[in-house]
Amino acid sequence: MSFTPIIDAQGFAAFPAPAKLNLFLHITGRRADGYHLLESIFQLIDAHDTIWLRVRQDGQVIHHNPIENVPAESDLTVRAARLLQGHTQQQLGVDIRVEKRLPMGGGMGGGSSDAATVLLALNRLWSLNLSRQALMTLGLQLGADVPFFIFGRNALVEGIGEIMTPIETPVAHFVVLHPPVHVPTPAIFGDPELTRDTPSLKVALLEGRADQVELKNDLEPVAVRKFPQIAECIQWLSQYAPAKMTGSGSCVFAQFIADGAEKNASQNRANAVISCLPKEMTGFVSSTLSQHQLLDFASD
Ligand SMILES: C[C@@](CO)(OP(=O)(O)O)[C@H](O)COP(=O)(O)OP(=O)(O)OC[C@H]1O[C@@H](n2ccc(N)nc2=O)[C@H](O)[C@@H]1O
Ligand SMILES: Nc1ncnc2c1ncn2[C@@H]1O[C@H](COP(=O)(O)OP(=O)(O)O)[C@@H](O)[C@H]1O
Repeated sequence: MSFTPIIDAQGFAAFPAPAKLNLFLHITGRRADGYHLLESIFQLIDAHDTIWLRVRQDGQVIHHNPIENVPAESDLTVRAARLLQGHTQQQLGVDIRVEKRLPMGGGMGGGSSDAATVLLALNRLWSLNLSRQALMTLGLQLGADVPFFIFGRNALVEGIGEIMTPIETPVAHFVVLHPPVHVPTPAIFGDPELTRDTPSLKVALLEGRADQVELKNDLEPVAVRKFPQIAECIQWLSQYAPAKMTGSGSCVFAQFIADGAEKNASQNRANAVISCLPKEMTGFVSSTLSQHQLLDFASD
């Protein structure tokens, strides 16, 4: 069923921008331009920002509540709206409000997802009818993770984030911890000690042999060395379940897979873990999404 937004008293419509977790992230090589080739499972989760949009007749794109330290002009929501406007010579504009909940610079793709949601929602609100592929190509100009959110399904991701194969992932709950550090992505990718030659596991994964291979985050050893707070969170969470970093950090997570026989078991286990969280740590529980809520806002 198609997503129907809530509309507030000022006429803004609310659209979700879900986060992702990298269930693993391997660096398999490096391109001539220095960008790294990845292999990763991107998992959509129900933790989300909310993007409030209201169509304007005068063509302006106005951000009503810029995030601290992110000027409106560089906010990915504004950049996404302007990019789409320019690409389609659209005369309409949009008012934007961002209800930010996702940790920024957390490796959960919040900014990229905000941008993807603007592209998908405006595709509908401006009656553009652009294809998913066209929106993904535009989105890649804004960031490597944007195409994934427009793709809208859990996926095995390759290239620098633009090659996607949909993949079935188990229903699960996650405990996500947010260490109080901002990890600079370029410094992690540029570190001389980063492993850049992990062999491809694509065949094993697509044949359903994930349990026979080691799934890690190659960026984690570098990030942990630079930021001991990440190591502390991994160590604490590892008491309960295997814990891993997502993306280039800083957030870390543990996965609790739902057991068909025991309803609510994965949620109960995740809730039990988060209830033990020391007061100096920040974290939350989130669950898998099977697909993006706005999946049908672009045609295949
Ligand atoms: C590694 C991922 C996985 O999701 O991390 P998170 O951003 O989610 O943490 C992303 O692909 C990150 O994408 P994104 O955060 O958009 O990175 P960008 O701003 O495009 O790149 C920042 C810098 O990191 C390096 N970089 C980034 C991506 C990549 N595949 N290879 C790279 O070498 C480049 O030096 C680039 O200039
Ligand atoms: N709408 C937005 N939400 C979050 N970050 C944004 C946004 N627009 C621009 N940015 C910039 O993008 C950076 C990375 O954001 P984010 O997507 O939250 O992290 P990550 O890529 O680690 O998941 C932020 O530090 C911020 O400077």
